[in-house]
Parts: sequence; C-alpha cells; structure tokens
Amino acid sequence: MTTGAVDSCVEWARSHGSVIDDRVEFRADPNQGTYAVANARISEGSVLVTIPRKLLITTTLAEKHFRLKNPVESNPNALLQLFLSKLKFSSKSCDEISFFQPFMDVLPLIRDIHSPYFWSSEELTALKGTDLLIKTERNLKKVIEEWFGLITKAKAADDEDTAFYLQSSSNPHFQVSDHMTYSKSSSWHSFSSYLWSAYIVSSRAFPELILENENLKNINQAFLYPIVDFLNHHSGQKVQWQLNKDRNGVSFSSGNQIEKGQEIFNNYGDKSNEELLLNYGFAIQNNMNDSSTLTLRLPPGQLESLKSYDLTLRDQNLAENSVNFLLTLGSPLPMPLMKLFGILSKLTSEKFITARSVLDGSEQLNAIIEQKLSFFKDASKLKVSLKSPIRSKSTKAYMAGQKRIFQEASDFIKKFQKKVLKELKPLSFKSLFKSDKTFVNTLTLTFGVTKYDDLVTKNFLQQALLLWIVRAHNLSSRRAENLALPQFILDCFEDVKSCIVIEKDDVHEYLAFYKSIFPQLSMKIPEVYGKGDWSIKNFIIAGTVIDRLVWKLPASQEAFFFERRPYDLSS
Ligand SMILES: C[S@@+](CC[C@H](N)C(=O)[O-])C[C@H]1O[C@@H](n2cnc3c(N)ncnc32)[C@H](O)[C@@H]1O
Repeated sequence: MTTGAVDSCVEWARSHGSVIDDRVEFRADPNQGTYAVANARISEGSVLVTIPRKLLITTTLAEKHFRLKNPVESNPNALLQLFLSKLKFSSKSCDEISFFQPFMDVLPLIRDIHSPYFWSSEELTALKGTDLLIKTERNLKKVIEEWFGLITKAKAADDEDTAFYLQSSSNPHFQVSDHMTYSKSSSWHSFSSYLWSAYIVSSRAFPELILENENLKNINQAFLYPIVDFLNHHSGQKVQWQLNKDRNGVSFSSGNQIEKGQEIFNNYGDKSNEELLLNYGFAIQNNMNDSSTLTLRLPPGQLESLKSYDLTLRDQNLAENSVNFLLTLGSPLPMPLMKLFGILSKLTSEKFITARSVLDGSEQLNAIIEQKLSFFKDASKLKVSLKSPIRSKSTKAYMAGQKRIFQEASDFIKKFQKKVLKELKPLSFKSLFKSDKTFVNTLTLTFGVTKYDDLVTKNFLQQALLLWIVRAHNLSSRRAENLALPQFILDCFEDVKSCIVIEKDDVHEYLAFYKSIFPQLSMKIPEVYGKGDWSIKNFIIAGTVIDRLVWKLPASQEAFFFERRPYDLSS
C-alpha cells in the first residue's frame, strides 16, 4: 500500500462529493496498511467523514450489474463479493470498474492479508488442535461451495473453475491454500478472487442497516464504505455511523476527543480473537472480549431427552448430537453447561438434579476443561514458527487467550464446588471418622491408619467408607453404642436394601476386597466386626449408598454425604 494510492483515493472521494475533515490525515505503511491520524485536536462528537451514496458499494449495485438477485440464501453478501471480485480483477473495463478503480487500488493485496484462510498448509499446522483451525477449514469448504454455485448461476464459470471445484470436492486431503493462484492474471471469477472479496467484505464492510433501506431482507447485509474503512479498530472507542439525509450519504463521527497526533480509530465491535483472526487477520493481546466454544457430543437421542429439563441450550445440532457453549471471560462457565453436566451425572435412581450430581458433573466437566487447558498451556509455550511475524504474534495472542479462558473456567469450577459446600454444609466423613474412636482404632490395627489423611494417602478411603456404612447400619439395628448416626444415611441403606437385586457381577466386584479383610477382621476385632451382619451383600449395598450420597472434593479427597434433595443451580 502506498501513500500515493491513499491520497488518490481520498482525492477521488472528495471530487465525488465526500466531505472529509481537514484534521483527518490518512497515511499508509507496509505494516499497518492505511490508517488515520488527527493533525489537530478533534472534539468529541465531531463528524469527520461523510461519503455520498454513489461511492458506496452495495448489494443493490451488484444486483443491477449482474441483473441477478443474490441467489445464495446462506450469505446475503455473496453477490456483493462476486461484484467486488469483478471490480478488482476483471481484465475488461466498464464504467463501474473504472469508477471504483481508485478505491480498488488501496484494498490490501493477498500477501498483506493475515487471516488463516490465506495461510499455507504448512503454516496452518501451527493451529493444530484448535477450534480456529477447524473453523478455517470448515469455512473454506463452505466458501468453495458458495463460490461455485454463485458463478454457475451468474454464468461465469469456466473450465478452470470447474476443474478447481471438482478437485477440491473430490479430494478429502485437498488443501485450498496450496492450490490458489494469486497473480494479476487470476480471473475475476476464480476461487482465489472470490476468497479475497469474501475477506474484504468480512474485514471492512459495514452493516446496511445504517442505510435505512426499507427493503433490507437480512440484517447481515453489508456495504463497502470507502475512506471510513481506512480506519483501524480499537475496542472501547466510541464512534457513530449515521445516515446523513442532507448530504445523501453516510457520516462517521468519533465519540471521543482525539488529541493531535493520535490515531483515529473505528470500532469493529466486541470480537473474540478467533473472530478477529478469521475475519480481520489480527488478534489482540489480553482481549477482554475473547471467548471459546466448548462443543459437546452426546450419545444419539440424548439431546432430545434433555428437552424435559428447563435447560436453555443455544446452538444445538440434533443431527450431529452436539451442543455448543460459549465460554467468555465474564462468564467462563454458563449455568446451562453446569446444569447439563448435573443432568448427565444423575443416577437412574435420582428423579432430579441433586447437589451430588451437580458436583459430580462439575468434576467431569473439569476433566474436559483441564485437558483443553493443558493443550493451550503447551501451545502457548511453543515458539510458533510462522514466517510472518504478524501471523506469529496473532497466533500467540489467540493461544494465550484460549489458555486464559480455560484457566478461568477451571478456577470457576473449583470456586463453584467450594461455594456449594459452604452453602449446604454437608456431613463430612472426616468428622464422622474423627468422632468414632472405636472405628479409628480398628483401622489402626488393620491398616495402620490413624488419621483421615492416611486413608487418602494409603488409598483406603473407599474401604473405610464401606466399613463405616455397614458398621453404622449394624449399630442402628443394635443401638449398641452412643454414636450419632445420620438418619438419612441409614434410610438410604434401607432404601437400597429393599430394592437391590444382587447379580453375580456385583459379588465379583466386591469379592477381592471382601476376602482381603474377612473373616480376619471378625476374628481380630470381634467386638466390632464379629457383631451384626458383615456379609458381602451389606458391602454391596454400602457401595450403592456411597454412589447415591457421597461426593469427594478432588483436591483433598475429603468425602461428604449429601442428603438427596433437588438442587437449584440458579441460586
Ligand atoms: C477496515 S481495514 C482498516 C484499514 C487497514 N489498515 C487497511 O490497510 O486497509 C481492517 C484491517 O485493518 C487491520 N487492522 C485494523 N485494526 C487493527 C488492529 N487494531 N491491529 C492490527 N491490525 C488492524 C487488519 O488488517 C484489518 O483486517
């Protein structure tokens, strides 16, 4: 991009009725492309640029040119893109082409575009394992379909286009970026020209809503706004784009005061780094609007069955059995996601979500989050070996942003678990254990365990829980010791006992453990393990009681008994 081309374009705009404040100085440099600087203080609310309608490139103009309504339902800007390809790359001139020439001359060249759509397959390996790569590849495929359908309808496809399309659609390993030719001789209807135009529209078009077009059918319809699109993005910048009926054009005003020498920015909106990289070819370090998507694939039919729960699931795809959740810095774990995992962790015996199922679900979710986190921790440490420093820098900013989001999500889960414990104050096995001296003594004799922490480090926690539950049940029927036994645990035991059908497999599961301690325990400590029913059946029942009532805090392995009650996640 040269300053000369920028000056010519500004001159062209002025000569066709544009009003550009003299304090706005347009510049160009090889790294930033075009941008604008204030050469004197600009007060807040000043109208800086007004561009008349005739300089705007709209879908209406494209439709008139091709004598065709935009035929692509999924993209309201498809015909506008094809028109842009023609304005930029057509070898034959016409009035429209020569009219917009000064503007076409300032638009970035392919080599200056850094969106991953334009990276080589070798460069794309730097994004391996990320959603960004999945979206790049998926969107490229969509653009190929859109392009070929469109040029076919516009009767512009030639043999070369057809060969490109057939090759791309028949070869699953086809890498779009390695097959594109970017040269002066590229035809305007080639895929590379269309991809360039698609990028130009995504990176610099404005919403047509501004034009107050009564016939606007799709709010995503966009138009090109020469000169104002020379401005770079700054989040938080206050700007206004407004129809100026007096001048039959569109005005741009800055909502902030701009000091002499400062850059004049536009605001492209609150975008994540993924959106910025794909659509604009850059990313922002510590982007406060960053986000990530968590896609969950569920067993067939499960999404349907979730309808009976009061779950607001956006972005679900019944055909693929998948649902997407947006994780943002402000909301690292949306409540519907926590609730979904609570539902998925529900036991068949639970009619509703319980604190136990929610906590269990939060841990399953945490396992997924931790996996992502460790991927991005490694990825952000890696030296990204992209040839272009701009691409390397934005890839690093993207990876660091993803890492931050998953780190926040993981921290959120831990805080959430602590919050539930604080709120419900469930019965801790640690305190039950400590208060039952006789029981502790028996474990000292058998396992050499004296403290709760030993149960964890020596891996006896599950065995101790089983023994204690069977002991509690035996004591309750004998009322032999003065031990406070929580009624809900005893009730749960009775409940399980009344309906349990013990299969061979259940016995098998407990047999090794059972044989490792019985009958030795009853012989060694008959006053505890020789009285009551210490049959394997009771241990199987106790195992189910644990499944129904117990949840262990992952960090400390402290086990808690939760009463079975519905748990309201919205509180
Ligand atoms: C509407 S244009 C702005 C003018 C642009 N500088 C040019 O040369 O055409 C949008 C493009 O500018 C660049 N850009 C805008 N804001 C940026 C920023 N904050 N950091 C890095 N690049 C930016 C990106 O290449 C983006 O695709």
